[in-house]
Amino acid sequence: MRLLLVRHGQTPSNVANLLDTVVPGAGLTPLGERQAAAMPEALADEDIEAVYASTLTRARLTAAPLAAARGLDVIVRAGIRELSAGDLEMRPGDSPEGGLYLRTVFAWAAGDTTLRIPGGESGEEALARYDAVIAEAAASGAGTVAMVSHGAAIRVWTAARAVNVDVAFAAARPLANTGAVILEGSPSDGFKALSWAGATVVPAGEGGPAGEPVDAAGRADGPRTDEATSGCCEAGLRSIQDR
Ligand SMILES: O=C(O)[C@@H](CO)OP(=O)(O)O
Repeated sequence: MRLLLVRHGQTPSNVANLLDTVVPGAGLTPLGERQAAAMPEALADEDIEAVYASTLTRARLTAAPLAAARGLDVIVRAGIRELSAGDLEMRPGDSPEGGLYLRTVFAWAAGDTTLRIPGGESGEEALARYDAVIAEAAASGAGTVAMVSHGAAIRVWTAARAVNVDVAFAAARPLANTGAVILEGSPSDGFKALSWAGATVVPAGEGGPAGEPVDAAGRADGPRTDEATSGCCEAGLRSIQDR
């Protein structure tokens, strides 16, 4: 299966840099609407057979134009919603609470899956629900599947499951609104990332809290280079291929 994990379009909470993870969540800004509308053209070369979205409004709105263009219904699944911020909900991404959120979720990708966001979910729970939707899509027999999901969820799941993406790589590389991570593989054979943010739709928006590099004090912090902080795609792709 070729798997396109796409972050939703820009929201007011992204602009305000807030941890917004509860359903239904924010809608799209005018820029986010344009990003969603640009998805069919941006992914024109992809032979997409199924379009999934999380239960959050911003993901459903972003998936709708792509699904409509392909004559598909959006398959809505809670399992690919954003990683729950729990008691940290709607806190600024650049606050201590935002740092705790990022350190915790990237620690999950590093294997500390029993850690729990205060008032939220554990890594075991979050990865299991995401895995279940991926498994459903793989079992459907679809060759190429697009899933509109969320910044932290996509980065953490990819770091945890793709054989060629480690935690430092994912933690150091924000995913802009409608940026995509493209993978191939299966639940039984494993997944390999083919590109990271190489399919960002223009105009790209600003990253939200999960799009920021983790705190330098965090154990999951990766090398912070110019290309990493600017979200440059080419160096990121080279790093994937080199592993
Ligand atoms: O802002 C973000 O980066 C995260 C957390 O709020 O979520 P989303 O990708 O859904 O915007």
